[in-house]
Amino acid sequence: MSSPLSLESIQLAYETPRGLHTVVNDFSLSLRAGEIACLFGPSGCGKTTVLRAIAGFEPLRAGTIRLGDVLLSSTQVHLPPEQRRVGMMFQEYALFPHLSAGQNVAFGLRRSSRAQQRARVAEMLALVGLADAGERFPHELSGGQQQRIALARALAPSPALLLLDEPFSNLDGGTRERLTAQVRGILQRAGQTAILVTHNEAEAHAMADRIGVMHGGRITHWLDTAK
Ligand SMILES: Nc1ncnc2c1ncn2[C@@H]1O[C@H](COP(=O)(O)OP(=O)(O)OP(=O)(O)O)[C@@H](O)[C@H]1O
Repeated sequence: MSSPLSLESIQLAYETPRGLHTVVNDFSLSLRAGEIACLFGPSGCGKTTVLRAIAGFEPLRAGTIRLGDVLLSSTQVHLPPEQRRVGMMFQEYALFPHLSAGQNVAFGLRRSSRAQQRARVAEMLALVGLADAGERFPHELSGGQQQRIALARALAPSPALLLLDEPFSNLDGGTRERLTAQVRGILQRAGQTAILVTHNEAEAHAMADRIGVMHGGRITHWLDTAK
């Protein structure tokens, strides 16, 4: 089940040899269950850092992050990434090359029985339109197909929230456009709450219900996309 998300006045900083570098300050956002939002802004404005904090890879200097009723992060609380029910489709989280597409999708389902895993993998492959690709290895799939498998892998454990960081940036224009529309449809059918980070304005409009425009470490305004 997807959950609402709320970030309240979070602050994030990196330690550098020159001292503390504050990247995100007084950043707030709240999403309804099933909503798809996009963070949009110039390079270096802190988009990826916000996603990393939600996923549990960056500690908060101030503020809180809540998913449904669960406090994920505050200055006192830091739930480890594997306990957050947050799925990720990041550029750097490519498929495992030595595992088949089906084994990749099953990766986050290790606590389920074999029969449950098989059923869920089949369901997820069908959801992304690749029902017959389970036995194939990543190098036997196109870039767009690989990203659909990566999406199936991220959705398989039923995350309460999905984070997508530039998920289509390695794809050519035509594939990218097609996949953007497909992924929006898949997320909507799954009722999945999601946050997308992209540099591509057309992609932001095609994928998201709302676009949060970032400047100076916070969201300065929201744009509703016409849908
Ligand atoms: N590990 C780190 N140590 C120190 N500074 C960092 C680190 N990671 C990121 N930064 C700095 O934090 C700022 C925000 O980076 P971040 O990657 O969140 O930006 P972004 O908006 O996602 O950028 P892009 O669109 O280019 O991916 C940048 O100034 C970056 O140089």
